[in-house]
Amino acid sequence: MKLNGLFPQQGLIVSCQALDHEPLHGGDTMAKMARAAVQSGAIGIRTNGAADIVRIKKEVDVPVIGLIKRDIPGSAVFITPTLTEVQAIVTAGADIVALDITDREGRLDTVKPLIVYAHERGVAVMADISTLEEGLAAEALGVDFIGTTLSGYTPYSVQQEAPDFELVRGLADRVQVPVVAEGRIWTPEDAAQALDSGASYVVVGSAITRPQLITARYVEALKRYG
Ligand SMILES: CC(=O)N[C@H](C=O)[C@@H](O)[C@H](O)[C@H](O)COP(=O)(O)O
Repeated sequence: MKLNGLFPQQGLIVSCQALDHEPLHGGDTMAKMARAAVQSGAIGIRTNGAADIVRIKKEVDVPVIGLIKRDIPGSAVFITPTLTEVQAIVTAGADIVALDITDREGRLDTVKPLIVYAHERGVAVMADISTLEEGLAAEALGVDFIGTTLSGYTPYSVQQEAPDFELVRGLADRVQVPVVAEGRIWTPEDAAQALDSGASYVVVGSAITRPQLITARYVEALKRYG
């Protein structure tokens, strides 16, 4: 099994994110989510924004994967798009920087300095990719983790409601760095299947930390009774 010293065992990483339009945004809500997750056995936390990275680092004693989502007009890349966000994530104290390493807008040719910046400061890098080819390119660029985060979120990747276990399997067969299964993992059984498919770690977000999406699934299931 491929492991990274930051996470010496396989396990669950909980994504605690609430963007500014989401009901749980702000204050110490995500830090409390993180505390609850770690209390029950999460081995790591993934979070968005410098403020939540700082709060969560104070709140829990597990590695934190930090990202900053930013919309840049005319660009589809939104997870840690530029060096400015990498700098802010490193300054906030994240252990791992997560960033988009997709084959869009010439990114595969321009992202290397972002990786180097993090590494020079002792911070690991997680590549958020959407296809096997992007995963192979990310490994060649020297990242420490490869996550399936963006499968289904680029127009050319597999579009499905289920997690992309096939991508997990393909990556696990081909790359030497740990594979992180992430995206649309809604049940404990999905999470176990992700590890069975060869992932070293599994990130679960919405199913644990976005009550508005959890509620919507229940409401949808009960619709015919309304
Ligand atoms: C595509 C995108 O923007 N993904 C973001 C990446 O950090 C988050 O909004 C997701 O919640 C995270 O990837 C976890 O996935 P899920 O919430 O499906 O368990």
